[in-house]
Amino acid sequence: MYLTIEKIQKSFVNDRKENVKVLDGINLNVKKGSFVSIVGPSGCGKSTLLYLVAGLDKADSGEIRVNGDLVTKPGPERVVVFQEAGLFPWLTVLENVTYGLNLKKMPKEEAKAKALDVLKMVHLSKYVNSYPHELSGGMKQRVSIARALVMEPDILLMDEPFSALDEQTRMVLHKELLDIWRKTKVTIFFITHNIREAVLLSEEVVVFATRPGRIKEIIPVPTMKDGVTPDSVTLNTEQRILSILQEEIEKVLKEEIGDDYSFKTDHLHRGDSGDMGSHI
Ligand SMILES: Nc1ncnc2c1ncn2[C@@H]1O[C@H](COP(=O)(O)OP(=O)(O)OP(=O)(O)O)[C@@H](O)[C@H]1O
Repeated sequence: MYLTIEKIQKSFVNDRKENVKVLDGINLNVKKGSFVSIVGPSGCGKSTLLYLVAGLDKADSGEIRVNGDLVTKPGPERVVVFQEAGLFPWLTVLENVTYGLNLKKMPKEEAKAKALDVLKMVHLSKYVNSYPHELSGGMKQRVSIARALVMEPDILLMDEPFSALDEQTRMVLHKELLDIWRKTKVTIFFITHNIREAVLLSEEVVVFATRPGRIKEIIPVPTMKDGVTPDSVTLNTEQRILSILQEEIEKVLKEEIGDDYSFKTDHLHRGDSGDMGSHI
């Protein structure tokens, strides 16, 4: 296994100074080159797990290894793409993408050539000299993906990268991300609120339970030999994930709404876009 997550426990201290267990015994193996999505109710610890894999935070106990090496801090082989593109507004697209390579002291011409290559991959060749404020949300997120890819990571950690985008842009970026994944063979660890997005993009969907966060089930996404998955198969997989999540969503609603809680999640339907809104 390439990315191994073993017996991870993580707690935080909340506003009332109470210790709250967020992740409770997470075990997960991710194969090199695979595309794995994590879905689960809001607050179940998805981002916390991603930050631990990124080395941006430390677990209370347990181990995360990449290719056998213990993760103790951020590293260039694990790059994060966040929901907000987070570009430097005073730098051009090209300068934003070469920024990390300059920090690594890569010769300027080599850095520029690499950046132009990845900008081509994300279809931004025409915008290399533009500034972030001149770009749409989808284009900014493409720059952010290019900025990650230029570091040639082994693992791309994506924390709801498309959730702030409109549906059409999101669909285009889905296709582009799949093309990039196939071309670069990078391992993708993808967090989303959108069940359909998880099913359309990934090979496996890890469904989290909440309070504390733990893995409830891992659902393999069926792929057809010709690469074209019929809508009925996608819908069935979505439905299966939704039914696993129902109990968890209900738990969150009960806690949030308290005594006023009176409806059941069989009234919950995913939207046409597959998004379950703020509860997952
Ligand atoms: N630095 C922190 N200090 C205290 N509590 C934190 C911290 N980071 C996260 N938490 C808490 O841990 C829990 C899990 O948060 P996390 O962001 O990992 O959940 P999530 O599943 O990604 O949620 P969402 O889907 O809403 O983004 C939440 O209750 C959150 O408030």
